[in-house]
Amino acid sequence: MTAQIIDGKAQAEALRAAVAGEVARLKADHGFVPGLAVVLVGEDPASKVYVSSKAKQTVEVGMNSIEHKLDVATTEADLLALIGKLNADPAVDGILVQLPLPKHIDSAKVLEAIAPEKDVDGFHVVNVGKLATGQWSLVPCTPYGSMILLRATLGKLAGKEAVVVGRSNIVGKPMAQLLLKANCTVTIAHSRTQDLPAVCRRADILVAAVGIPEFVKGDWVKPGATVIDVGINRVPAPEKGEGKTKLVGDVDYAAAAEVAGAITPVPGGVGPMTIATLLGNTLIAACQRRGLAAPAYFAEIDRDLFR
Ligand SMILES: Nc1nc(=O)c2c([nH]1)NC[C@@H]1CN(c3ccc(C(=O)N[C@@H](CCC(=O)O)C(=O)O)cc3)C=[N+]21
Repeated sequence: MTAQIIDGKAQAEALRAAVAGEVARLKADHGFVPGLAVVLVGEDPASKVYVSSKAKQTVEVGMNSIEHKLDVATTEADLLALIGKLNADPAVDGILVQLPLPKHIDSAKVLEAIAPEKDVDGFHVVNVGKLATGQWSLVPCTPYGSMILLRATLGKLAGKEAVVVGRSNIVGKPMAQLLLKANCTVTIAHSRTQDLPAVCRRADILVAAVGIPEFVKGDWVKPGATVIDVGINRVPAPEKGEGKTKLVGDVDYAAAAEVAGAITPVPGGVGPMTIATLLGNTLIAACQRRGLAAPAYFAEIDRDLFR
Protein backbone atom coordinates (compact mmCIF):
# COMPACT_ATOMS: atom_id res chain seq x y z
CA MET A 1 0.00 0.00 0.00
CA THR A 2 1.17 3.50 -0.71
CA ALA A 3 -0.16 6.52 1.15
CA GLN A 4 -2.05 9.42 -0.34
CA ILE A 5 0.35 12.38 -0.43
CA ILE A 6 -1.28 15.40 1.20
CA ASP A 7 -0.54 18.36 -1.07
CA GLY A 8 0.15 21.23 1.32
CA LYS A 9 1.44 23.41 -1.48
CA ALA A 10 -1.86 23.22 -3.39
CA GLN A 11 -3.96 23.67 -0.23
CA ALA A 12 -1.85 26.68 0.75
CA GLU A 13 -2.35 28.20 -2.69
CA ALA A 14 -6.12 27.80 -2.34
CA LEU A 15 -6.04 29.41 1.09
CA ARG A 16 -3.93 32.32 -0.17
CA ALA A 17 -6.36 32.83 -3.07
CA ALA A 18 -9.21 33.08 -0.54
CA VAL A 19 -7.18 35.57 1.53
CA ALA A 20 -6.46 37.64 -1.59
CA GLY A 21 -10.18 37.73 -2.41
CA GLU A 22 -11.06 38.93 1.10
CA VAL A 23 -8.29 41.55 1.05
CA ALA A 24 -9.67 42.97 -2.22
CA ARG A 25 -13.19 43.02 -0.75
CA LEU A 26 -12.04 44.83 2.41
CA LYS A 27 -10.24 47.42 0.33
CA ALA A 28 -13.29 47.99 -1.90
CA ASP A 29 -15.91 47.97 0.87
CA HIS A 30 -14.03 49.43 3.82
CA GLY A 31 -11.09 51.29 2.30
CA PHE A 32 -8.21 49.67 4.16
CA VAL A 33 -5.37 47.27 3.41
CA PRO A 34 -4.22 44.90 6.21
CA GLY A 35 -0.54 45.18 7.22
CA LEU A 36 1.79 42.52 8.59
CA ALA A 37 5.00 43.50 10.41
CA VAL A 38 7.73 40.86 10.54
CA VAL A 39 10.71 41.41 12.83
CA LEU A 40 13.95 39.49 12.29
CA VAL A 41 16.88 39.82 14.66
CA GLY A 42 20.24 38.56 13.36
CA GLU A 43 21.49 36.71 10.33
CA ASP A 44 20.30 33.12 10.69
CA PRO A 45 20.20 31.96 7.04
CA ALA A 46 17.06 29.77 7.41
CA SER A 47 15.22 32.59 9.22
CA LYS A 48 16.17 35.03 6.47
CA VAL A 49 14.71 32.71 3.83
CA TYR A 50 11.45 32.26 5.76
CA VAL A 51 11.08 35.98 6.44
CA SER A 52 11.58 36.99 2.81
CA SER A 53 9.16 34.27 1.73
CA LYS A 54 6.57 35.63 4.21
CA ALA A 55 7.07 39.20 2.93
CA LYS A 56 6.74 38.11 -0.71
CA GLN A 57 3.50 36.19 -0.09
CA THR A 58 2.07 39.02 2.04
CA VAL A 59 2.44 41.38 -0.93
CA GLU A 60 1.10 38.74 -3.35
CA VAL A 61 -2.23 38.55 -1.49
CA GLY A 62 -2.49 42.35 -1.62
CA MET A 63 -1.52 43.18 1.98
CA ASN A 64 1.18 45.57 3.18
CA SER A 65 4.42 44.01 4.39
CA ILE A 66 6.47 45.90 6.97
CA GLU A 67 9.89 44.32 7.47
CA HIS A 68 12.24 45.15 10.33
CA LYS A 69 15.65 43.52 10.06
CA LEU A 70 17.68 44.21 13.19
CA ASP A 71 21.33 43.64 13.95
CA VAL A 72 22.19 40.50 15.96
CA ALA A 73 23.50 42.79 18.74
CA THR A 74 20.12 44.54 19.18
CA THR A 75 19.30 44.83 22.87
CA GLU A 76 16.15 43.45 24.43
CA ALA A 77 15.16 47.02 25.36
CA ASP A 78 15.45 48.19 21.74
CA LEU A 79 13.38 45.24 20.51
CA LEU A 80 10.71 45.92 23.16
CA ALA A 81 10.65 49.59 22.10
CA LEU A 82 10.08 48.59 18.47
CA ILE A 83 7.22 46.27 19.49
CA GLY A 84 5.69 49.14 21.45
CA LYS A 85 5.74 51.27 18.29
CA LEU A 86 4.21 48.51 16.16
CA ASN A 87 1.50 47.93 18.79
CA ALA A 88 0.55 51.62 18.55
CA ASP A 89 0.78 51.85 14.73
CA PRO A 90 -2.73 51.74 13.18
CA ALA A 91 -1.29 50.52 9.85
CA VAL A 92 -0.02 47.33 11.54
CA ASP A 93 -2.62 44.58 12.01
CA GLY A 94 -0.28 41.67 12.69
CA ILE A 95 3.13 41.41 14.37
CA LEU A 96 5.43 38.41 14.02
CA VAL A 97 8.82 38.26 15.74
CA GLN A 98 10.79 35.51 14.02
CA LEU A 99 12.05 32.81 16.38
CA PRO A 100 14.54 31.79 17.58
CA LEU A 101 15.86 35.07 19.00
CA PRO A 102 19.52 35.57 19.95
CA LYS A 103 20.39 34.13 23.39
CA HIS A 104 20.73 37.51 25.13
CA ILE A 105 17.03 38.25 24.50
CA ASP A 106 14.26 36.74 26.65
CA SER A 107 11.76 35.42 24.05
CA ALA A 108 8.95 35.03 26.58
CA LYS A 109 9.25 38.69 27.54
CA VAL A 110 9.22 39.74 23.89
CA LEU A 111 6.18 37.60 23.01
CA GLU A 112 4.24 38.99 26.00
CA ALA A 113 4.98 42.54 24.80
CA ILE A 114 3.04 42.03 21.56
CA ALA A 115 -0.54 43.32 21.75
CA PRO A 116 -2.67 40.12 21.90
CA GLU A 117 -5.02 41.43 19.18
CA LYS A 118 -2.01 41.77 16.82
CA ASP A 119 -0.41 38.46 17.86
CA VAL A 120 -0.79 36.60 14.54
CA ASP A 121 1.50 33.80 15.81
CA GLY A 122 -0.94 33.10 18.66
CA PHE A 123 1.97 32.81 21.10
CA HIS A 124 0.91 35.45 23.67
CA VAL A 125 -0.27 33.96 27.00
CA VAL A 126 -3.62 35.66 26.53
CA ASN A 127 -4.18 33.81 23.25
CA VAL A 128 -2.75 30.56 24.65
CA GLY A 129 -5.10 30.84 27.65
CA LYS A 130 -8.10 31.62 25.48
CA LEU A 131 -7.44 28.61 23.26
CA ALA A 132 -7.07 26.39 26.33
CA THR A 133 -10.35 27.63 27.84
CA GLY A 134 -12.42 27.43 24.65
CA GLN A 135 -12.57 31.19 23.97
CA TRP A 136 -12.01 32.66 20.54
CA SER A 137 -8.32 33.46 19.91
CA LEU A 138 -5.70 33.85 17.24
CA VAL A 139 -4.36 30.31 16.72
CA PRO A 140 -0.68 29.36 16.08
CA CYS A 141 -0.09 29.08 12.33
CA THR A 142 1.53 25.63 12.02
CA PRO A 143 -1.09 23.78 14.10
CA TYR A 144 -3.88 25.72 12.37
CA GLY A 145 -2.51 24.75 8.94
CA SER A 146 -2.13 21.14 10.07
CA MET A 147 -5.78 21.06 11.18
CA ILE A 148 -6.93 22.37 7.80
CA LEU A 149 -4.95 19.60 6.06
CA LEU A 150 -6.44 16.98 8.41
CA ARG A 151 -9.97 18.21 7.80
CA ALA A 152 -9.42 18.17 4.01
CA THR A 153 -8.03 14.62 4.18
CA LEU A 154 -10.31 12.97 6.74
CA GLY A 155 -13.49 15.01 6.94
CA LYS A 156 -14.81 15.12 10.49
CA LEU A 157 -12.16 14.39 13.10
CA ALA A 158 -14.45 13.68 16.07
CA GLY A 159 -13.67 10.50 17.98
CA LYS A 160 -10.36 9.82 16.28
CA GLU A 161 -7.31 8.75 18.25
CA ALA A 162 -4.65 11.47 17.84
CA VAL A 163 -1.06 11.26 19.06
CA VAL A 164 1.12 14.39 19.02
CA VAL A 165 4.83 13.66 19.38
CA GLY A 166 6.42 16.81 20.83
CA ARG A 167 5.27 19.28 23.49
CA SER A 168 6.61 22.64 22.37
CA ASN A 169 4.64 25.81 23.01
CA ILE A 170 4.70 26.67 19.30
CA VAL A 171 3.49 23.37 17.85
CA GLY A 172 2.90 20.35 20.15
CA LYS A 173 0.76 21.95 22.85
CA PRO A 174 -1.45 24.12 20.61
CA MET A 175 -1.83 21.21 18.15
CA ALA A 176 -3.11 19.04 21.00
CA GLN A 177 -5.55 21.81 22.04
CA LEU A 178 -6.94 22.09 18.51
CA LEU A 179 -7.33 18.31 18.12
CA LEU A 180 -9.14 18.24 21.46
CA LYS A 181 -11.38 21.10 20.37
CA ALA A 182 -12.19 19.01 17.26
CA ASN A 183 -13.25 16.18 19.62
CA CYS A 184 -10.31 13.83 19.05
CA THR A 185 -8.93 11.64 21.82
CA VAL A 186 -5.53 13.24 22.30
CA THR A 187 -2.23 11.94 23.63
CA ILE A 188 0.86 14.14 23.88
CA ALA A 189 3.98 11.99 23.69
CA HIS A 190 7.54 13.21 24.21
CA SER A 191 11.12 12.22 24.97
CA ARG A 192 10.18 10.64 28.33
CA THR A 193 7.22 8.66 27.01
CA GLN A 194 7.52 4.93 27.74
CA ASP A 195 7.35 2.72 24.66
CA LEU A 196 6.88 5.59 22.24
CA PRO A 197 6.53 3.27 19.19
CA ALA A 198 3.56 1.52 20.82
CA VAL A 199 1.92 4.84 21.72
CA CYS A 200 2.36 6.09 18.14
CA ARG A 201 0.85 2.86 16.77
CA ARG A 202 -2.45 3.73 18.52
CA ALA A 203 -2.84 6.85 16.38
CA ASP A 204 -5.40 7.38 13.62
CA ILE A 205 -3.79 10.83 13.40
CA LEU A 206 -0.05 10.96 14.09
CA VAL A 207 1.57 14.40 14.34
CA ALA A 208 5.38 14.52 14.47
CA ALA A 209 6.77 17.77 15.93
CA VAL A 210 10.04 16.91 17.66
CA GLY A 211 12.63 18.62 15.49
CA ILE A 212 14.73 15.48 14.99
CA PRO A 213 15.30 14.33 11.38
CA GLU A 214 13.42 11.11 10.51
CA PHE A 215 12.77 10.34 14.19
CA VAL A 216 9.41 8.59 13.66
CA LYS A 217 9.92 5.20 12.00
CA GLY A 218 7.69 3.39 9.52
CA ASP A 219 6.74 0.63 11.96
CA TRP A 220 5.47 3.24 14.47
CA VAL A 221 2.65 4.06 12.05
CA LYS A 222 -0.67 2.22 12.28
CA PRO A 223 -1.72 0.93 8.84
CA GLY A 224 -4.00 3.50 7.22
CA ALA A 225 -3.17 6.30 9.69
CA THR A 226 -2.88 9.95 8.64
CA VAL A 227 0.61 11.31 9.30
CA ILE A 228 1.29 15.04 9.69
CA ASP A 229 5.02 15.77 9.58
CA VAL A 230 5.75 19.19 11.07
CA GLY A 231 9.55 18.84 10.99
CA ILE A 232 11.73 20.93 8.70
CA ASN A 233 15.31 19.70 9.06
CA ARG A 234 18.16 20.58 6.74
CA VAL A 235 20.56 17.62 6.54
CA PRO A 236 23.62 16.72 4.43
CA ALA A 237 22.79 15.03 1.11
CA PRO A 238 26.06 13.57 -0.18
CA GLU A 239 24.06 11.62 -2.81
CA LYS A 240 23.28 15.00 -4.44
CA GLY A 241 26.95 15.94 -4.49
CA GLU A 242 29.69 17.15 -2.21
CA GLY A 243 28.50 19.72 0.36
CA LYS A 244 24.85 19.51 -0.79
CA THR A 245 21.91 19.47 1.66
CA LYS A 246 18.22 18.56 1.59
CA LEU A 247 15.12 19.07 3.72
CA VAL A 248 13.66 16.13 5.62
CA GLY A 249 10.86 15.95 8.14
CA ASP A 250 10.60 14.33 11.58
CA VAL A 251 9.22 11.16 9.94
CA ASP A 252 11.08 8.50 7.96
CA TYR A 253 8.96 9.36 4.95
CA ALA A 254 9.77 6.47 2.60
CA ALA A 255 9.01 3.84 5.24
CA ALA A 256 5.95 5.63 6.70
CA ALA A 257 4.42 6.15 3.23
CA GLU A 258 4.33 2.35 2.80
CA VAL A 259 2.08 2.00 5.85
CA ALA A 260 0.12 5.25 6.25
CA GLY A 261 -3.21 6.03 4.59
CA ALA A 262 -2.10 9.62 3.97
CA ILE A 263 1.04 11.61 4.74
CA THR A 264 2.39 15.15 4.36
CA PRO A 265 5.68 15.44 2.43
CA VAL A 266 8.60 17.68 3.41
CA PRO A 267 8.93 20.08 1.67
CA GLY A 268 5.46 20.77 0.28
CA GLY A 269 3.37 19.73 3.29
CA VAL A 270 2.84 21.67 6.48
CA GLY A 271 5.46 24.39 5.71
CA PRO A 272 3.51 26.20 2.98
CA MET A 273 0.35 26.01 5.12
CA THR A 274 2.16 27.83 7.95
CA ILE A 275 2.63 30.92 5.80
CA ALA A 276 -0.90 30.76 4.34
CA THR A 277 -2.47 30.60 7.83
CA LEU A 278 -0.23 33.48 8.94
CA LEU A 279 -1.76 35.59 6.17
CA GLY A 280 -5.20 34.33 7.19
CA ASN A 281 -4.54 35.32 10.81
CA THR A 282 -3.45 38.80 9.70
CA LEU A 283 -6.71 39.21 7.80
CA ILE A 284 -8.72 37.99 10.80
CA ALA A 285 -6.83 40.32 13.17
CA ALA A 286 -7.43 43.26 10.81
CA CYS A 287 -11.19 42.58 10.79
CA GLN A 288 -11.43 41.87 14.52
CA ARG A 289 -9.63 45.08 15.47
CA ARG A 290 -12.06 47.14 13.35
CA GLY A 291 -15.13 45.39 14.69
CA LEU A 292 -15.83 43.67 11.35
CA ALA A 293 -17.10 40.10 11.14
CA ALA A 294 -14.49 37.41 10.41
CA PRO A 295 -14.18 36.81 6.66
CA ALA A 296 -16.72 34.20 5.53
CA TYR A 297 -14.07 31.79 4.32
CA PHE A 298 -12.41 31.59 7.75
CA ALA A 299 -15.64 31.47 9.68
CA GLU A 300 -16.47 28.42 7.57
CA ILE A 301 -13.14 26.71 8.25
CA ASP A 302 -13.71 27.17 11.98
CA ARG A 303 -17.28 25.88 11.82
CA ASP A 304 -16.09 22.87 9.83
CA LEU A 305 -13.27 22.07 12.20
CA PHE A 306 -14.87 22.62 15.55
CA ARG A 307 -18.60 21.86 15.32
N1 LIG B 1 7.53 33.68 15.16
C1 LIG B 1 7.68 32.66 14.32
N2 LIG B 1 6.62 32.18 13.65
C2 LIG B 1 6.77 31.14 12.76
O1 LIG B 1 5.78 30.70 12.15
C3 LIG B 1 8.08 30.59 12.57
C4 LIG B 1 9.15 31.12 13.30
N3 LIG B 1 8.92 32.14 14.18
N4 LIG B 1 10.41 30.63 13.18
C5 LIG B 1 10.70 29.56 12.25
C6 LIG B 1 9.50 28.69 11.95
C7 LIG B 1 9.62 27.89 10.68
N5 LIG B 1 8.52 28.34 9.83
C8 LIG B 1 8.32 27.88 8.52
C9 LIG B 1 7.45 28.49 7.65
C10 LIG B 1 7.31 28.05 6.33
C11 LIG B 1 8.07 27.00 5.85
C12 LIG B 1 7.95 26.57 4.43
O2 LIG B 1 7.28 27.19 3.63
N6 LIG B 1 8.64 25.50 4.02
C13 LIG B 1 8.66 24.99 2.66
C14 LIG B 1 10.08 24.85 2.11
C15 LIG B 1 11.05 25.87 2.60
C16 LIG B 1 12.47 25.64 2.07
O3 LIG B 1 12.61 25.16 0.92
O4 LIG B 1 13.39 25.96 2.82
C17 LIG B 1 8.05 23.62 2.62
O5 LIG B 1 8.01 22.94 3.66
O6 LIG B 1 7.63 23.21 1.55
C18 LIG B 1 8.91 26.38 6.73
C19 LIG B 1 9.04 26.81 8.04
C20 LIG B 1 7.84 29.32 10.46
N7 LIG B 1 8.33 29.55 11.69
